Amino acid sequence: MTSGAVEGASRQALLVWAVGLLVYLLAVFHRSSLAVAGLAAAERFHISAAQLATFTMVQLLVYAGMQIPVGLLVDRFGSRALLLTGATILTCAQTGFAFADSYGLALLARVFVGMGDAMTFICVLRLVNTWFAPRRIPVVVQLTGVLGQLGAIIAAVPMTWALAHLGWTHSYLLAASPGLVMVLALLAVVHDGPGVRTLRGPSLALAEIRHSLAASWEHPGTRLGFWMHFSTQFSATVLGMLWGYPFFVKGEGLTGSQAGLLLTIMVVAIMATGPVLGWRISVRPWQRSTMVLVIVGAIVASWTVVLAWPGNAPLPLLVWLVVVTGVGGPASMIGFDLGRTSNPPHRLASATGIINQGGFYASLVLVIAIGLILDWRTPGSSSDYTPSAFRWAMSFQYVLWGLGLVQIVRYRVKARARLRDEDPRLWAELSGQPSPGEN
Ligand SMILES: N[C@@H](Cc1c[nH]cn1)C(=O)NCC(=O)O
Repeated sequence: MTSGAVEGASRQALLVWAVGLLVYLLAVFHRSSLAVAGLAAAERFHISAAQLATFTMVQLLVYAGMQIPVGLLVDRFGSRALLLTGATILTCAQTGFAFADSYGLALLARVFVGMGDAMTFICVLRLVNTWFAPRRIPVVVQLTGVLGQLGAIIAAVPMTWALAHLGWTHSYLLAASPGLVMVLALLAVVHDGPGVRTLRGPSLALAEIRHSLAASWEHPGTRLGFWMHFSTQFSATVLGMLWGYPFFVKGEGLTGSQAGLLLTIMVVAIMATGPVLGWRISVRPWQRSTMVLVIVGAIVASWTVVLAWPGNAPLPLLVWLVVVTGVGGPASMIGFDLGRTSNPPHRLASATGIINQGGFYASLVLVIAIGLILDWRTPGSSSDYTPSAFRWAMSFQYVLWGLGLVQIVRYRVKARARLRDEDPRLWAELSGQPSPGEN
């Protein structure tokens, strides 16, 4: 338990968490606010589909690249300062996006959206770890992840309405405006810990940064968390952020509204399973990696049936696919629990930053690979992709799953051996085996 963590969830802890959660929800909203604006963006900036996809790639790249710097900054300056900075950057970036009248300016605004977004999630996890008792942390972390995804749903419906009725500038200005309220709420409510408004960590000398990062990365538990995050969430992220809609429409012959419904079902599956997984890992921490292996196995098996299906896969099978793929989102959060139990509190945010890169780098690689493979498998310069081209493109996921699964198995062995060496009693208690030396 972190010093000062409260036993049980006090009213203040819940209030701090609620504000942090709303800021994260707002970040997910901004992150996803382009998903329904593709046509409007193409018209406003006179851009091609590839240039449109660049918005998503840039955002993912900046988000992932910022994770380690942000993790270090949170350990140094605390969650409150970074959340305030993140919410301010997001608000300014969306305002800039509202007024952007060229592709270059719009791209620059998306860079800052990625930057502000990157400052949110790690801070909220850090607040959860400081304000809640350890036995509650896995469930509150899962709730944070799943409730935050509501931002993606909120982005879809009101943004579609706003773009149709208010036009580009007013829609994005409207989207930016809740940021001002959140900045005020953060100032009024969020304290870094019980009884401390701002918590400062040790200063950031280069040698210490290197040491702290090396210590986090060297721990097999952190690497296990990284590869868990890497393997579980990319499929759902890439379907939700970019390629899901075209895959279901052009690759599986569905109508636009059926494809939209499938993506909504995926978010519902994410939201329904998160708390269950959070509860499960809090009572069975030893089985965290087993749960991830089973979930990734189920995702691989479901994709294999869909991709091997002769012709278009039947709708119930596609519903099954999005449900199982969606479970990968909350399953990725198990990686953060490995980071928490493998690192001391002063390194927690940087370990979380390392782990949180996994799924987003995997998603970025997949977004790019799918685009390249679709172009390679489609004759001429047309973007009229065929079901066969989609089958090739989606099969790239096996490369990422293969790599991720091998690494999970490797680091699970190493992490268990490390615990056995460092804390034989805890190892015996968790694994149900006799302590080394006992017979
Ligand atoms: N795995 C996601 C969050 C999530 C939880 N349930 C479904 N998705 C994650 O890593 N989040 C980080 C972020 O910034 O969103």
